Amino acid sequence: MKPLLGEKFVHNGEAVKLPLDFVRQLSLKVQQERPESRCDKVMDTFSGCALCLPNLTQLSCCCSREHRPPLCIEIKPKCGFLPSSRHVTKEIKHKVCRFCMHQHFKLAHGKWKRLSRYCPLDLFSGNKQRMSLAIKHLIEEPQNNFKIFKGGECIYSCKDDADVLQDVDELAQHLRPYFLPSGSLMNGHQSSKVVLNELIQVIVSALLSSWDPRKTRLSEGRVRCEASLPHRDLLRNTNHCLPKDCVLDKILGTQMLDSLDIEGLNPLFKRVEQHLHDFPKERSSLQIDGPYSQSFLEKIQNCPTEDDGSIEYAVRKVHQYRVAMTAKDCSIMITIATCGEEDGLDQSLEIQPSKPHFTYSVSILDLDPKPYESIPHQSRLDSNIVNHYLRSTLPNNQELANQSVFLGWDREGEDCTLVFHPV
Ligand SMILES: O=P(O)(O)O[C@@H]1[C@@H](OP(=O)(O)O)[C@H](OP(=O)(O)O)[C@H](O)[C@H](OP(=O)(O)O)[C@H]1OP(=O)(O)O
Ligand SMILES: Nc1ncnc2c1ncn2[C@@H]1O[C@H](COP(=O)(O)OP(=O)(O)OP(=O)(O)O)[C@@H](O)[C@H]1O
Repeated sequence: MKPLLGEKFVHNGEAVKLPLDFVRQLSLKVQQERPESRCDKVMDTFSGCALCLPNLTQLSCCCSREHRPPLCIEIKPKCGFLPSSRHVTKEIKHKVCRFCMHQHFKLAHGKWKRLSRYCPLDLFSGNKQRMSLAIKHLIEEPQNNFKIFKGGECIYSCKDDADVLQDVDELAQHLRPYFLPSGSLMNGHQSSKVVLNELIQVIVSALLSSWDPRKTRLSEGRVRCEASLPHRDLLRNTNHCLPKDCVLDKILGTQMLDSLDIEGLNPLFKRVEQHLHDFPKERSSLQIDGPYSQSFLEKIQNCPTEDDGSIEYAVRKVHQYRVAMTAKDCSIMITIATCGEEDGLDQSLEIQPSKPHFTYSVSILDLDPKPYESIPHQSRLDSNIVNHYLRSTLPNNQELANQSVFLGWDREGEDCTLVFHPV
């Protein structure tokens, strides 16, 4: 992922050996702490290996003279574009982004109690107003997309009890020393607003920071999500660009390796499946389960645009899709600390000249390879999400009505009621 996402954002980590007994005890401890919805996840307790990473909630060279603990903002941005693939069969996928559709599905299946108004297309838009709104919506309803750490301690995230709303005033209290001068008389609601606004500006600046003066122009058809309504004015007459090589640009570019959409990928996956059935020994030479080496990277980077019917083409597209999935599920860690002007830092964010400077680092984490075997699940999930969205938000929906007289919903996570629609 490092050549795709950028040297500066990805940490190699170090593979370390751990005693099996230690891993078993750790696994038991972690399991007790998991929220209910994540209890199906298990730690690998047999390999005896782990990846040792720097603690990204801390800055490696924290030069703060004021001894304020560093702040770290974690964002799981999810997929930042609308598919333009000709293989997409449901028009709605060209209009409403996957995250916004998925929200309705998650609500219906009890993953969350409230809809998030966050839209990844706003965050990835490069437009500061849209980005600010996206972050405001993340603060409002963090779900598993937003966390804040202070001095390594998580001070803001989705509450265990999903019924409880987040306490933004409490968050503002934590942030006040970073964003309001110590003698400020402002208090109450007004100061919370100011402080959160400053935080949002810092996050936007960090997400857009790049040493490269060039811009990546975003294709118009891919940056507007109809579910994210308040921005019609913001969309008008706006060119959508991201600074080249900023963290969002790198993540979006990697996500867009999924050029066919799961609907276009499915037949290619089946081609690979058939081939592996006929020639099982080729699994290793085709690098279905890695290794994720230079030759794997080359397969991803040099993939022909047209399908020549070959197994090589199909495998390359499957590899690209899996890498894109990793980029659609990764998290960004923005770690910031205050510092005086005299500290002479490499990367310092200037929000307003009168305000303290911040030094910061931006990293990307959770880059596990997504298994080849998860592709059929992705395909079912995609159609469940879209069908659910059409059913729940658009009554008497024409798109569903046009499809068939009845629809039998997929059994995985969906009910199996036969729904009759007028033709
Ligand atoms: O499919 P999605 O979009 O729901 O993403 C899954 C995530 O759900 P989210 O939508 O972010 O709440 C899901 O997040 P949670 O564990 O629910 O917080 C996982 O990250 C999952 O990855 P993996 O299967 O554990 O490797 C993610 O699955 P992959 O699709 O990335 O395999
Ligand atoms: N290097 C790091 N520094 C600081 N915090 C980290 C680091 N790595 C992970 N975290 C924190 O731990 C959380 C879980 O990490 P990650 O998503 O990589 O685990 P996971 O493999 O998905 O866990 P699971 O076993 O539940 O699947 C992250 O969301 C982040 O808050």
